[in-house]
Amino acid sequence: MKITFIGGGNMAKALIGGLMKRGYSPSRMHVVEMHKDKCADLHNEFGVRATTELAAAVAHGEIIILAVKPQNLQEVALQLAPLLEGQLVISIAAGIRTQDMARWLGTQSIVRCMPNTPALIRSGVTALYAMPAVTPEQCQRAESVLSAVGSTLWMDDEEMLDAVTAISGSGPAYVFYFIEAMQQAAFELGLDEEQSRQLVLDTFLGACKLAESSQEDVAKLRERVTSRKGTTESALLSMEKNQVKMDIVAAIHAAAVRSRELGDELGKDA
Ligand SMILES: NC(=O)C1=CN([C@@H]2O[C@H](COP(=O)(O)OP(=O)(O)OC[C@H]3O[C@@H](n4cnc5c(N)ncnc54)[C@H](O)[C@@H]3O)[C@@H](O)[C@H]2O)C=CC1
Ligand SMILES: O=C(O)[C@@H]1CCC=N1
Repeated sequence: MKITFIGGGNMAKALIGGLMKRGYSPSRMHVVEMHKDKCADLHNEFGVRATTELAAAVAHGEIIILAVKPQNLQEVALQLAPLLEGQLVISIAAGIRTQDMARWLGTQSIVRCMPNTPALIRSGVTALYAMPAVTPEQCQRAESVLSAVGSTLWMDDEEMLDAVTAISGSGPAYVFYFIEAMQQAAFELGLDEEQSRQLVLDTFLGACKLAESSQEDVAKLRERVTSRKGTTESALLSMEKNQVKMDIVAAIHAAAVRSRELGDELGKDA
């Protein structure tokens, strides 16, 4: 399958890198990127053909992946519309609804999905939604691209993609934020950088593997770490006092609200 990415930024790079680790040849992937210096970087890093010219790259692609910021999507879609010849369009943009993209693109062959950056190491997770006009064969093609870089799940209700964006699309940033906090604490407690990195990352990896392999609720796993009057209890009491969990939940709601807002603001015709 030949894939053309429009937009060669962070997420396109994560997908290209992940696809290549899966064995996709760079010759099957073209990128349209508006900045010439980024085109050169993409070519040097991945060996893909990267160009500022839309037409030839679109003609090459059997699947077109829209990987520009939501704010640039309408403009790109309007330029793309006359160049499409029946290709499946996959959008990874946060917030922008398929019905708006269909109006701009003049096609209903659209899958909207939400991947995340661990796609780069084929450990991503992507939720997908297909417009009703998308054929089962096209759904299968979309899934085969995204499942090459991690796990996938289909959504029947497009609105759920706002929730997905807040959970797994933005999610790696929350995890990195927590890792940053633990590394800062480790440093303040006298551990050196290398020791902090190993202790914090292995703790995350170990806890996630344990949660994944266990049939039990994570709350039970947490309780098992927490000895009465012990060290964990002190930390968790401090977090509860500071409403850390409530703040995290509120923050994720804010992300979902922002996803819906992006759809409302940017879905209108300019
Ligand atoms: N970064 C992430 O973790 C995730 C991002 N997304 C979505 O992916 C999309 C891209 O996000 P990022 O890669 O983070 O942004 P980015 O800013 O790193 O990349 C976007 C790229 O598009 C290029 N661009 C803008 N207008 C263009 C045009 N007319 N023609 C060609 N190239 C153009 C920009 O120069 C830039 O390199 C967004 O819509 C975002 O919502 C989805 C999941 C996760
Ligand atoms: O922050 C954003 O808007 C994008 C969507 C999900 C992750 N990054």
